[in-house]
Amino acid sequence: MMSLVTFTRNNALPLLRTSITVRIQLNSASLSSLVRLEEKQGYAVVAMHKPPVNSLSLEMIQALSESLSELEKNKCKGFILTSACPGIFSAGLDIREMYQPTEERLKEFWSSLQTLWLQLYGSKMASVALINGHAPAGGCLLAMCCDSRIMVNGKSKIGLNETKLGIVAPFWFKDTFVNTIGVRQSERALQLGSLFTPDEALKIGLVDRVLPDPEAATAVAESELKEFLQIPAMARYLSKMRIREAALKDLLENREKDLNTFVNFATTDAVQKGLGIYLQSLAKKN
Ligand SMILES: CCCCC/C=C\C/C=C\CC/C=C/CC(=O)SCCNC(=O)CCNC(=O)[C@H](O)C(C)(C)COP(=O)(O)OP(=O)(O)OC[C@H]1O[C@@H](n2cnc3c(N)ncnc32)[C@H](O)[C@@H]1OP(=O)(O)O
Repeated sequence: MMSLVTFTRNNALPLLRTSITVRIQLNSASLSSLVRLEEKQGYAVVAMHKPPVNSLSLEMIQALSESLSELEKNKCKGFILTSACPGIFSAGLDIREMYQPTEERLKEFWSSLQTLWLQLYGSKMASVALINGHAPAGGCLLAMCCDSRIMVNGKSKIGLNETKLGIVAPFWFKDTFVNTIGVRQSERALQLGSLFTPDEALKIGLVDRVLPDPEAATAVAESELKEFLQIPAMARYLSKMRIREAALKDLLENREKDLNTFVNFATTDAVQKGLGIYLQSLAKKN
């Protein structure tokens, strides 16, 4: 059922030519709580809120996409992407979406993820990922799409760990990784499915700053975003595109092929068996 979700904002944001209320058309009533949009002085905060781990289900992916569209529509210049779930940035794609799926939903799921990546990686808005918890796989991908990454120190890890689940990072995950940390580090980390501590991530350039606590990280994320926002927007965006446009073009031109590859690969017996075992191992932990 379609529902109209209303985010109420205070009216103090000069860079957003916006009315007081932002209306977002979402697919289901449950989407309303998945992403929290907060208006700040000159930018927005986009906080994922899907307890316990911000897994990227179809609804979560669509809610993120809708939130970005809404910000773009309101001429927002920049945002901080973060999590409202303590200790977790995002656990990546919701594995249950890929395990024993219907073909129809699996296709919609993947196609929505493609859309979100194209939107986020190609965004005209400046963005900073405030990584306040674990960020494996799809969580790492979201962070890498931002222009800067600030991570809170602690036990959280970040990286593309797909091979540990018996799956393979799609070419556009790989391209994003290579554009962020370079070819050699990507080749090694992709094969090993490496998850990095904040300090290790800093060392290989997967994150830009590591801060001791969420408060310090928030302050740095804000000042980092403001630094990006001080650069003339068109020059900044076109410079970003110099690095990202080949990867974006590749997916744009091969969306259907990528969708079919994913569906065929994800539904093989071997992958389904591996995902089942992985889900069990997560459940056993508890
Ligand atoms: C032939 C060429 C092929 C070309 C390739 C083509 C296509 C590619 C095909 C496939 C690629 C698909 C890409 C996938 C990218 C991904 O994002 S996969 C997801 C990877 N994510 C993970 O591995 C993270 C798993 N989770 C954790 O490690 C931990 O949960 C955590 C994040 C570290 C948090 O730990 P914590 O102790 O706080 O929480 P719990 O572990 O107790 O979890 C709580 C609760 O949440 C459930 N859960 C956790 N993660 C997920 C998830 N990603 N999806 C769904 N559910 C998740 C967990 O099971 C618990 O549930 P409960 O027991 O019911 O409470």
